[in-house]
Amino acid sequence: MTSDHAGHAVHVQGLIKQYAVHEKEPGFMGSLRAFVNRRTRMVDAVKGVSFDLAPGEVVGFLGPNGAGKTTTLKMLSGLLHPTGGTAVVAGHEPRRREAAFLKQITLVMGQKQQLIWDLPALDSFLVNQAIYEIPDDQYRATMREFTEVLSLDGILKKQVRKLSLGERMKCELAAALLHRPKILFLDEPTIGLDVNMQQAVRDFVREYNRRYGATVILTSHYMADVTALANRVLVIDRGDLVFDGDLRHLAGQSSGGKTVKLQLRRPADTAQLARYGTVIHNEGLSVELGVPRAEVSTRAARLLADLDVADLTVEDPPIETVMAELFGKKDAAPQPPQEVPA
Ligand SMILES: Nc1ncnc2c1ncn2[C@@H]1O[C@H](COP(=O)(O)OP(=O)(O)OP(=O)(O)O)[C@@H](O)[C@H]1O
Repeated sequence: MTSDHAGHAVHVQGLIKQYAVHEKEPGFMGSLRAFVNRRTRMVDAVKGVSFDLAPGEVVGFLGPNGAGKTTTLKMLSGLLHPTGGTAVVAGHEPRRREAAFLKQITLVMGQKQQLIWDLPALDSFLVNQAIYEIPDDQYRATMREFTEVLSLDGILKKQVRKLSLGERMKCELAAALLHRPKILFLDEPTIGLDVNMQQAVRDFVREYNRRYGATVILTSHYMADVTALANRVLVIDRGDLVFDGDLRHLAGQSSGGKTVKLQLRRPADTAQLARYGTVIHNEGLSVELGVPRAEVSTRAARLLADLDVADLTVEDPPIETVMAELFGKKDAAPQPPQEVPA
């Protein structure tokens, strides 16, 4: 493959995936009818998605269930052939699955395992060493590094089936990154893990990105993963890319307001505070008010003039709230802007 897209680790232009789904009515008669007269319906999983990633970028890939995230990642790693459009990853066309391409990428799926269940993880690592033709000295150096960063000591020689979910996920990650790929497709790498393990995975990905300048696309249902690792997010919904930009600007998509946090020098009563916004919290000297986006500067100025304010900060709503609003209520009637008495 040529390097037309040199400069981009990932180049995606108008990528499309349609699945053919065979429809069958339930029961024996349904099977018989489907056998004689097979009906096929096309599902538009990805509808013409375009984006570019620079080398070393870490990008969050978000969207509701069934939006097309896994399908996109599978096309970028060459497991699925696109129905249309272009994908160039590390200078290669993924669908060709060339050895030089496979050595530069990895796909980690939190819900699927690649380790051999009945053997210790170490054996799977050796298999990967052979597949990826990793020289012995590089293998040893990488193993030393991963053992330290992921605290793998003591678990590598245990049968994989006897590991806890978190231990197994750490081994999965190590196995998937043993060949030091430059491009990581991480599909729900922290799913089902407890908070400490989620943190360990996040730290590992961050460290790997820093050390090797790797490009990372990460999907996760845990927004903390995304906020900790990515500045840029791609949001896909029903196969369409609906947002590509700074994570902080995603909050700007929210029709809701901002949160004004105040630290007062003297307490104020809730009725008085309600003149400036919706009182979310008023305890002692700390206050939180919900304020319509367009009104933030005038309300903040009035608060500073009228009350004895030690500190005032303005925050976007948590990203979970924004996502829930973007997807959860998208079919609901739009909410009128929050009205607060002047
Ligand atoms: N093998 C398949 N055959 C038919 N339809 C499929 C297949 N795989 C996925 N789909 C459909 O394609 C759409 C996109 O699915 P995909 O798994 O890419 O979504 P996703 O964003 O990864 O969702 P989730 O967060 O639930 O994993 C969905 O409507 C799904 O039902």
